Amino acid sequence: MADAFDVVVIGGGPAGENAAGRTAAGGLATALVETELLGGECSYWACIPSKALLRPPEVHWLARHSPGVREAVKKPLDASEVLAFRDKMVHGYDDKGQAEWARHAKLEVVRGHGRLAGPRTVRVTSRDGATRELTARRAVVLATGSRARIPDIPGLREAKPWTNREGTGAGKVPRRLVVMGGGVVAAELSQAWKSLGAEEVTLLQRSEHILTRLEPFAAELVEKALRESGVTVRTRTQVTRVHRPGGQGEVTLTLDSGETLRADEVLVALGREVATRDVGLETVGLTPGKPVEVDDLLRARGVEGGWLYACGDVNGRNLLTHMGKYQARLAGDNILGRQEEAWADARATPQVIFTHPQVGAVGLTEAEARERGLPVRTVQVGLDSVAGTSLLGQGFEGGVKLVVDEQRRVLLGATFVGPGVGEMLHAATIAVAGEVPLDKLWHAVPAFPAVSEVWLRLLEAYGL
Ligand SMILES: Cc1cc2nc3c(=O)[nH]c(=O)nc-3n(C[C@H](O)[C@H](O)[C@H](O)COP(=O)(O)OP(=O)(O)OC[C@H]3O[C@@H](n4cnc5c(N)ncnc54)[C@H](O)[C@@H]3O)c2cc1C
Ligand SMILES: NC(=O)c1ccc[n+]([C@@H]2O[C@H](COP(=O)([O-])OP(=O)(O)OC[C@H]3O[C@@H](n4cnc5c(N)ncnc54)[C@H](O)[C@@H]3O)[C@@H](O)[C@H]2O)c1
Repeated sequence: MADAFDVVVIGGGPAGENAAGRTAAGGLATALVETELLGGECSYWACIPSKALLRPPEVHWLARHSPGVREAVKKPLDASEVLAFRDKMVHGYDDKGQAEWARHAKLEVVRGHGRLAGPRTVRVTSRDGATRELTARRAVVLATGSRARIPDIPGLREAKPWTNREGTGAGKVPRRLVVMGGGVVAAELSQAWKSLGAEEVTLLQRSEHILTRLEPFAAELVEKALRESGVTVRTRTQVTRVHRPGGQGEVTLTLDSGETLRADEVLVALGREVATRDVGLETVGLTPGKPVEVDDLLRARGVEGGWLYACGDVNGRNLLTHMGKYQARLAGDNILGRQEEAWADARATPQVIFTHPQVGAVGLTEAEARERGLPVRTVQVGLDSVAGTSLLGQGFEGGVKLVVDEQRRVLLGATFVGPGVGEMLHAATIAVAGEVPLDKLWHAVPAFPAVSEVWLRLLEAYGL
């Protein structure tokens, strides 16, 4: 016999946990189905461990730019301590803490692989093969996330490449690492492993620049910083073949130029594929293997009755933890009977790239705003325009660009590059999401001598 709940959530990553937490807090009987670890990719193999690997090198880099401190920190980083810190931050890959949270949140955690088995029905297969059927009176939320995409390059799969799992979880620093890709994972992890002592790190990107979704000035500054930290960045380069007999030992990569590269490990950072191949989408008329397309209320399109929701990476809208959690809160609210649209996905999404220097970006880039036919004006200033930057450290490069809707005189987007700018981003997110008029921002006075005085320089450059 089926166990009945009000809501069944499949996938206990950040999105699933937040959707389930929200509906349970609203008084609905909620089951959360998880096949691996509560907390998902983000907690164990993505956001948290990657930032744990990047923070000590960032502090070391900041110290090396600070007179007096520079002289005191001449030694290289202690990689084994950093790896131990990473292990601590992922709780030794144990989800006891999250299970405790779920208990307090009054969720029923069901361990096993969940699959839709028709409308409002989820079949869970546990590790020992036992199955349990759950029905949902109100809604099913699909939050199964994503995994690394490994393209069909001859020999790549057989070479047993690192994905984000080994790329964030490896127990020792490889001597020679090749990173395939030029997105955020590639930028962050190539810098992390180089800073931790890898002798050779080579990043291979097929397009002309890395980080193609950012404002070009931001991508250029990160690319320059990667090169300065010793990463070999090769753009307009594709891998055509990979050779690693038995999937261990030295890896040989053939490039489209015909040249070969040798490495001890190869990390695939070529984007994600949504985890929808084996979740029973076909039983409700959707196509397996594709993102579950949703409307702004987070309801799956093409499913009658509006009972199926999808949030987080699985819907392909914004592959970021905080946006998955945002969608999850709204999906929860909508299941509880509110009608809250997830409009920030399309126009106010923030992202921080935790390289050194950091990039913080929110909203639309100039190119995206122009593509949408908006009346765009931009202003850009260097971080060296404010006293706070030189107090923070010496020789920092960075800058900020604002994208303004010239008709409405509100911000459409902002991009910051520089040390610690991630913590400055939220002011811009408030201005973009709140559509704060520039004339009002003029009265939001930044404190002196903080780096955020750059807001004043930007508004002056705009003509206020
Ligand atoms: C290296 C790396 C670094 C990143 N860093 C950041 C960052 O700093 N900031 C940021 O915002 N984003 C970052 N991201 C992106 C972020 O990890 C994802 O956006 C986020 O994890 C998505 O959350 P989710 O809940 O949708 O999916 P996931 O975290 O993928 O969780 C999905 C969960 O569902 C479970 N599951 C899957 N299928 C089933 C099933 N059939 N039955 C039961 N359970 C199932 C999985 O086991 C998993 O626990 C990073 C990604 C990578 C790869
Ligand atoms: N700090 C953060 O917020 C953070 C950190 C890491 C990851 N993430 C998120 O996780 C997601 C995955 O990151 P990612 O870096 O894997 O993906 P991505 O989509 O950001 O970048 C993938 C890169 O690989 C290139 N590529 C794809 N296929 C290729 C091929 N066959 N040959 C050569 N190049 C190819 C693409 O041009 C692109 O530059 C992203 O959406 C990202 O926003 C966020």
